[in-house]
Amino acid sequence: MVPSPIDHQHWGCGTAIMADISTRQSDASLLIAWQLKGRRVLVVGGGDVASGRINHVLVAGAKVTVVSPSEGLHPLTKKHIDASDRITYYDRVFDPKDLDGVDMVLTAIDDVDISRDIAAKCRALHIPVNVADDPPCCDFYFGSQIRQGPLQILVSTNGQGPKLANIIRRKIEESIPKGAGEAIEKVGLLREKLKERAPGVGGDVSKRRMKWMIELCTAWEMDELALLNDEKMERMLVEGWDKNLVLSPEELGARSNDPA
Ligand SMILES: C[C@@]1(CC(=O)O)C2=NC(=C\c3[nH]c(c(CCC(=O)O)c3CC(=O)O)Cc3[nH]c(c(CC(=O)O)c3CCC(=O)O)/C=C3\N/C(=C\2)[C@@H](CCC(=O)O)[C@]3(C)CC(=O)O)/[C@H]1CCC(=O)O
Ligand SMILES: NC(=O)c1ccc[n+]([C@@H]2O[C@H](COP(=O)([O-])OP(=O)(O)OC[C@H]3O[C@@H](n4cnc5c(N)ncnc54)[C@H](O)[C@@H]3O)[C@@H](O)[C@H]2O)c1
Repeated sequence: MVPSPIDHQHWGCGTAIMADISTRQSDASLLIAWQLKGRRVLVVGGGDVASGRINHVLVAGAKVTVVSPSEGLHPLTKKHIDASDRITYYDRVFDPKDLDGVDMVLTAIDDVDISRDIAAKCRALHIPVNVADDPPCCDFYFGSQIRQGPLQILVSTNGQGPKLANIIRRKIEESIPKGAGEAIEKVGLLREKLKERAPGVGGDVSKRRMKWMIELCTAWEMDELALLNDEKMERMLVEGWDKNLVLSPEELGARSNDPA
């Protein structure tokens, strides 16, 4: 058994620090992972920037409407339109009716006045909007992104230095532990299995689940977690969870240099 390196319940510990930061930095952005699955996103424009935006919202499961004259379509935008059944494409300029029933609007057009007019209409309708390169017209900014499986990292300089966001993102990318994306996937699966085995929300069962998961994630290296498979997870639950233990990677044959 791995002794617990964590002797205290530490969630909530940061509250005092966070309150202090929030009073000092009231112009910071709210950092959240917005759930867009099945939501309707309107992209106005079809150039290089629009193609990147389309990619980001498709990855997040959105239903996308692209409005842009075909003569200005970037090859990557065209490729997205041809390849995805979640894109509806209109070969024309923006029309205010395009905003009907939309959950989010992204504009990436080469006309500042029209962009600003679209942003004003979105605000009147309470639709969150991003106007590429026009911070005062943005309800949210894009950032420099890393995706490795379920791992998502977004570097934002809050509009101050987008190229620096790009440079910092590359440095972070180099420092991500080997197998992190896969480790997170495996931990996600194990957490699902654990919730099936010990169901319930809140109360003692939640506390016990959380404590066990924290001990496990702390005791195992990322590349060891990445080696978890169904059989090892089952043993982890039967020989570990059921007996109130966290098995070590050695006990489960999941050291980094062990065969999977
Ligand atoms: C991160 C990234 C994500 C993405 O767009 O996907 C992104 N810009 C990227 C690159 C980039 N953008 C610009 C340069 C040229 C160098 C320079 O000017 O510094 C480069 C570098 C390059 O091209 O290499 C020009 C620029 N961008 C904005 C302005 C307007 C202004 O500052 O007033 C101007 C000046 C226009 C002008 O001078 O006329 C504004 C925004 N750009 C943002 C995001 C939002 C804030 C993000 C943040 O900083 O936290 C925000 C506020 C709104 C938004 O667009 O959402 C992406 C890197 C992705 C990656 O590769 O990793
Ligand atoms: N945030 C960033 O990283 C970043 C980087 C470069 C450029 N930009 C900005 O993003 C904007 C778009 O850049 P781009 O390189 O993709 O431009 P682009 O000129 O390649 O593309 C503009 C697109 O908008 C379409 N368009 C123009 N008017 C329209 C209208 N009324 N309705 C619908 N579609 C319309 C054009 O047909 C074209 O497809 C520019 O304002 C640029 O300054 C942002």
